Amino acid sequence: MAATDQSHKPSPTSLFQVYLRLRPPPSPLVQLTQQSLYPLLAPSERYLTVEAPGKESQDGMPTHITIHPPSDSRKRAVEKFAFTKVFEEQAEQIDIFRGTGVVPLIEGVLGEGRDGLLATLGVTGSGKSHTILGSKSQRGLTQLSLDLLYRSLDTQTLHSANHPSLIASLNATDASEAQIFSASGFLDNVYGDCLQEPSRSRAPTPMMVGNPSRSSLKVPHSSLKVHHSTGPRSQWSILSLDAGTPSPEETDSSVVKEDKAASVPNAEQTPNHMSSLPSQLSVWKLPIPRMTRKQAKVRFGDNLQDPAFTPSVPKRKLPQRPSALPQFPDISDLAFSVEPNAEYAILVSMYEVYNDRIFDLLSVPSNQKDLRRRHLLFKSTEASPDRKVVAGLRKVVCGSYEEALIVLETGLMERRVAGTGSNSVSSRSHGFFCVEVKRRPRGGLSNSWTGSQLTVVDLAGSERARNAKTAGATLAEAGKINESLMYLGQCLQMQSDSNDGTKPTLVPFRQCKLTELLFSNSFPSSSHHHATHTTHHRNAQKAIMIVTADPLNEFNATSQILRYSALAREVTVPRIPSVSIVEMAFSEIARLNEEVEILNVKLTEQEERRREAEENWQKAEEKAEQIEMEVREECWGEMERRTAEERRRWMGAWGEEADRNDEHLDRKLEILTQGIQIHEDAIDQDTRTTELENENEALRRKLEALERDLQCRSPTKAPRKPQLSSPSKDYGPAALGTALSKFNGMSLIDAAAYKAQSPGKTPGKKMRKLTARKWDLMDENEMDAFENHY
Ligand SMILES: Nc1ncnc2c1ncn2[C@@H]1O[C@H](COP(=O)(O)OP(=O)(O)OP(=O)(O)O)[C@@H](O)[C@H]1O
Repeated sequence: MAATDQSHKPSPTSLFQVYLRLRPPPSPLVQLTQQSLYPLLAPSERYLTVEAPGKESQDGMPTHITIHPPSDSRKRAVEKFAFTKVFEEQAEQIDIFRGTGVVPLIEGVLGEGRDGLLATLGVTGSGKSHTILGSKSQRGLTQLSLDLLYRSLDTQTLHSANHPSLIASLNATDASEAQIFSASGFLDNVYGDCLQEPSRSRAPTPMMVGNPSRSSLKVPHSSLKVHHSTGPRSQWSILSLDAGTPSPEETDSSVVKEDKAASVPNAEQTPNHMSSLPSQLSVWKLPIPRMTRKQAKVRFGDNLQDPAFTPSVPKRKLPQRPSALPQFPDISDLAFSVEPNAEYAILVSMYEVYNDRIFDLLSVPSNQKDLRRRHLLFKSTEASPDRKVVAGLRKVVCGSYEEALIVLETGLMERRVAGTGSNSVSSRSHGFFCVEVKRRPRGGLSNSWTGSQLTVVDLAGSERARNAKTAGATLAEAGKINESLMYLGQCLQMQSDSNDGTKPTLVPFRQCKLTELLFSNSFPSSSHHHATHTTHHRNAQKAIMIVTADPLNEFNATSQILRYSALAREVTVPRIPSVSIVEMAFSEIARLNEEVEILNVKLTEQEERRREAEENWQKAEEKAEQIEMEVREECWGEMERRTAEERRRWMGAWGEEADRNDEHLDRKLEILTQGIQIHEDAIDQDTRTTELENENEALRRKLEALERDLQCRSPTKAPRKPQLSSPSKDYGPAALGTALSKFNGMSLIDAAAYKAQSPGKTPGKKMRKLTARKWDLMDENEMDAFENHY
């Protein structure tokens, strides 16, 4: 025999106390009706036996179990596992509550200021939710813990209705950037529509307590019971109609039908303990007086940004009323005494870890269709630099057990559950339910809060894809669940390894969100408060793990969970010295095979999606091409139309321009013609002048010849004075002067006309030129004669 570890008592370094709870087989009726979930196994197939209590056992409770691999299994090793205690199939909820360390855990939260963590771990369908949340007839550890807390605090619990500044005061000291609501504010916010305005609601509220005239349900007074009232300013109380289904005379039947319908949670989301119709009608107390803006600010905190803000009231189905929820087991004999000079506030918050992300379960989507939720961060905040918290959660101040229960039910309706081949209502996320107990001196400073927290965790179950018959998103969820549980297993394994004291505890808890949330507060820390300059020492949390197992469930999955969660393990049938390694290798191979299976399914899905995307892409491309062609054609047509228009416009303009040019040219030609005329006239004058000069010259020569001739004929005759011009003939200076003056007069007239036609030209120059030419034509004598003559 090779024993890996004989000790099973938690060492002082143990992070968890680990309890094992075996679930009973389903009743014959359930087995018959749900054979897919509970295949009937022969008694010989039971592979798990509980060892008789040994010397070391507490309360005479067993602490060891042995598992024998089924005959068809490849594994032959018989393994023995040790736990803090083992609860067998017949154990009731109350046994678990009293027998595990839950009660001391609550005592630590109330008295020592030590955080407590209670979690369940097991294969899907092994009874985790049953243990933590209870069933139709039995309360779970969560409800029992809440009951014990409120019983112990009793009248020292503060109600936000009686202390208007409570929310603001809690807000001021909250380190997690939370949105803190009063219970009534939160419930108005979530169910307001169902509660306030029956006429607008699909399911009319059966009775309006504050306004009987609007009620459509007649209820005899005797049948009403007030279950809870939060004082004179209360806006909430819960009434129940204990008369069962009202008689037709008393009830508007349509209203009853509607109310029942409204009470039935969504089948997919219904936790098993809420799956049946309520046998009684619930009536939620109304009316809710209109709030002043100040009151609303206190109640809704930072959500109140719009001045016209009225709480958004998406239509929500009412959860079961607290009085319709199970009241058993009874723990009225249990209560802790608390500090008498302190007053307490209890804040409830809920979140789930889904696909390794944290989602607030109390943050109801404002739009029912908008199911996308914002995930939250687990981080250190300004007010909590050395300790991580889930930042931005909604927290509800619950003044009573009933209020806390309604909030719990509301959060559970948000949690992801789905029907799988292994469990008809299987949790698809790890659910966290947190109860913060805040304490301050009675009548002391309003912001001097201290406190600790109880966290109850309902882990999602590990499952084999083959057994669970899941596909698509549910299969992917299973992959994430198994992965996070594998990391949790590694952390727990480290704990069991370190129990023998040979190895230091080094827990690799930062591998995923789940282990971070479970383990990061397992170690003591000191936080320094900047505002007060004080250092607050925080104790390490106390943690309890309840492992649930179904001895008739699949061997591999169950043995794997037991293997890593047990405080100690013995292998009793070694085949080879390294058998445990081989075993682990086999189980690892099995796990990897499973992952491969999951990945194959995912791959097929992705391929299918890619194919669809490609087809869509192809279609989109074709469509785009067609649109492009249409646009091109349209543009082309438009361009042609515009070009033609432009051409027309241009041709018109061109024609006009050509006309203008023609006209201009015509005018120029006209001017030119006139200029030529003048020029021609000028030429005629010149010619005439030349002719006259020639003629004058000829005459002069003729005269000279005649004079010579005369002198030769009578030499006694005194020579006659040369005559410049013959009086008979008008070739003398007088005639020339007349001709010139004529010519000048003509030139002046023409110059004036020319000036009128071409204003830029000066006729003076021409005249001077012409004058100069006249002078040029005369010799000195003629010039003298000309001057004497004038
Ligand atoms: N101890 C028990 N006594 C009676 N019924 C039980 C017990 N444990 C579990 N059951 C029943 O077995 C069924 C499955 O249990 P439960 O939903 O608690 O499993 P689970 O481990 O939470 O599964 P999952 O991980 O899929 O959420 C439920 O109908 C529950 O009532």
